[in-house]
Amino acid sequence: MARIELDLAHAYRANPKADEDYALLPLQMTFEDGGAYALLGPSGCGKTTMLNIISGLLVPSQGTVRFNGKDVTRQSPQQRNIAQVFQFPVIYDTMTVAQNLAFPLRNRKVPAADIQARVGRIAEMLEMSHQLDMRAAGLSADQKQKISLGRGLVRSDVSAVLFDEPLTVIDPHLKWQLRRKLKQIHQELKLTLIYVTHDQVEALTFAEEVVVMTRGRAVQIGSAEALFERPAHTFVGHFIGSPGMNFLPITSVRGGLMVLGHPLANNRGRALPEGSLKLGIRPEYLTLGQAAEPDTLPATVVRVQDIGTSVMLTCEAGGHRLKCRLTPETTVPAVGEVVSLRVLDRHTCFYHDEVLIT
Ligand SMILES: Nc1ncnc2c1ncn2[C@@H]1O[C@H](COP(=O)(O)OP(=O)(O)OP(=O)(O)O)[C@@H](O)[C@H]1O
Repeated sequence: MARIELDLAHAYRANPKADEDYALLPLQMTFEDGGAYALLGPSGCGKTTMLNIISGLLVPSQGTVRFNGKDVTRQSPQQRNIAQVFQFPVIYDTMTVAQNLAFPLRNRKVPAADIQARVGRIAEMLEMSHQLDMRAAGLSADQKQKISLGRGLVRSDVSAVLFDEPLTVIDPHLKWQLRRKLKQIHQELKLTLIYVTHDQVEALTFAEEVVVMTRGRAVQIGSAEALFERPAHTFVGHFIGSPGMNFLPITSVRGGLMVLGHPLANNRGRALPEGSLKLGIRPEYLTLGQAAEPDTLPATVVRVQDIGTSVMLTCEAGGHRLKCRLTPETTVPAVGEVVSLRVLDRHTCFYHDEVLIT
């Protein structure tokens, strides 16, 4: 296994000048040995580019890739000792499940007894023990992709296992099980795993650390909790959560804040620079105050949705929409009612130029 360090940038076109010319803007990043990481972001943000640079399928246009301190920038995936699992199954239809799982080990001339033990263990983890003697050709797309996952995980001597959206072809129910399974497998095998996805649930279930990417930039690397509680960039606030964080423009003045024309004195003792900032608060932390309560923002309820476990309010204030997930004990206001939103909570985050300041 390896500690992977990136200090690089990548542009597919020659002579890049503007930020838009880069698929990956200059970045420095370390994937610790034995960690489970997800690269998460919308289509085109640079996830696959980063994964291909780590695997050795792509040489970065600038900078270096190091495995355990050694420069591997120009080495192939084989030389780097990388295992990869792609979106679609890469298996041999004519072989049995066991032969498919054993293939990467046979290639490395692993002794037969060790192959049998390891294949048995991986099949058990993936709940495929009863299928070991079946031909792959007769299996469903889901089962074939499970074999691909197994082939990725079967070697214990790899630097890292890289997954590129591996659950795309999997049926939703099995997908849910496999995400958890992969997490358990990681805890047991302690391999370095890097997993590309655009699905936040998948990333947050599987990874210890999620790298959130947008437009060629890794804007935050953190645990599910950190991404939820303290988004380092407004993009992370928007992208993580369902729905995402609410944002409001504010002006910080000496002695308080102006929020959509309303002076709010209490910024909960946090030191803020003067000038134009943004306030961010998650729907889960936005609560309703009393009409006479100071430091609340008046807003009109425009939508009330019963979403099963809770009620989601959509409110409007000064042309901005805010979502508020009500706790079960809260009296639900009606559409058209004016409510008082406690936008300054201990969970409120403040941003300058889209970057978290406190
Ligand atoms: N071979 C290539 N040649 C030129 N541009 C490319 C190439 N591959 C990717 N790009 C561009 O680089 C940027 C990043 O693409 P990349 O595939 O890494 O993103 P992604 O986050 O993996 O997206 P997706 O989830 O859609 O695969 C995009 O603007 C894409 O159009």
